[in-house]
Amino acid sequence: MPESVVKHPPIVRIEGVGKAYRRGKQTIRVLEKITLDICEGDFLALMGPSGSGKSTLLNLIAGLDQPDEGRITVGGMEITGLSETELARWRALHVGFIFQFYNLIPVLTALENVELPLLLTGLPRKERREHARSALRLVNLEDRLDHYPGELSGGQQQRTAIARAVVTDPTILVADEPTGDLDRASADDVLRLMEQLARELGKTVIMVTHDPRAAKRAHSMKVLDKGVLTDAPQTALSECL
Ligand SMILES: Nc1ncnc2c1ncn2[C@@H]1O[C@H](COP(=O)(O)OP(=O)(O)OP(=O)(O)O)[C@@H](O)[C@H]1O
Repeated sequence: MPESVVKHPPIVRIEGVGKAYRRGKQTIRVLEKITLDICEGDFLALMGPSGSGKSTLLNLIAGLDQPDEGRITVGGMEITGLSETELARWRALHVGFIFQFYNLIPVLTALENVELPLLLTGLPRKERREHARSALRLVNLEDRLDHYPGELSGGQQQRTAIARAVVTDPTILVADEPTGDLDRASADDVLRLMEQLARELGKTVIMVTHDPRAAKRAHSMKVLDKGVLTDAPQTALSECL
């Protein structure tokens, strides 16, 4: 590698992360010493059989849950060990969520749904509206601002949800089965959009998916099997360019 190439620290660093769930006397180990770096601007697909721990890992990266062991650092900030309140504040600033079933609020228009995360930022209303409008323009929905979710197709609802996820300019975007409820054409639109967010705008997108077509669109892929990453060395940390 030429010396002039600058190496950046990874945007997400997962070191020796383990997680178990306890149900009565039973302990179910879900993640085993996961070590993984995710580079800024990557579009990563996390695949693996049902129950392999994909959503659990995604939720840990997104600060929705805490590991039992190991460390997770996102954008240079270690999130393991933060209190519930600190995590909630961190998530609002740094994580954009994209869910399988969109999770839009039915009584709010597309514009109001996208504006919602900005209410926590203290931006004046006019600027909030402008940001929400440009996020909807980014997902090609500028002609649907005043539509309610029930008046949008599944693909349009997911694109609205993507606009809501990017409107705060978060450090990472996390998507759990974002195409799981869409027909093939709408799924392709949504995947193209996420790929474009990574390639053109440098967003880091981490996507859990069962769909090989979705994974093919991503720029890199990791596979979990029974809580173990199978296609990456568990110890070697990669370098991000
Ligand atoms: N809150 C919980 N309490 C107890 N067990 C849980 C909890 N959440 C997940 N599990 C268990 O952890 C394991 C991994 O679940 P997880 O949802 O991470 O898998 P997944 O790979 O995302 O599966 P799928 O593809 O089916 O969504 C499963 O065996 C599940 O039953």
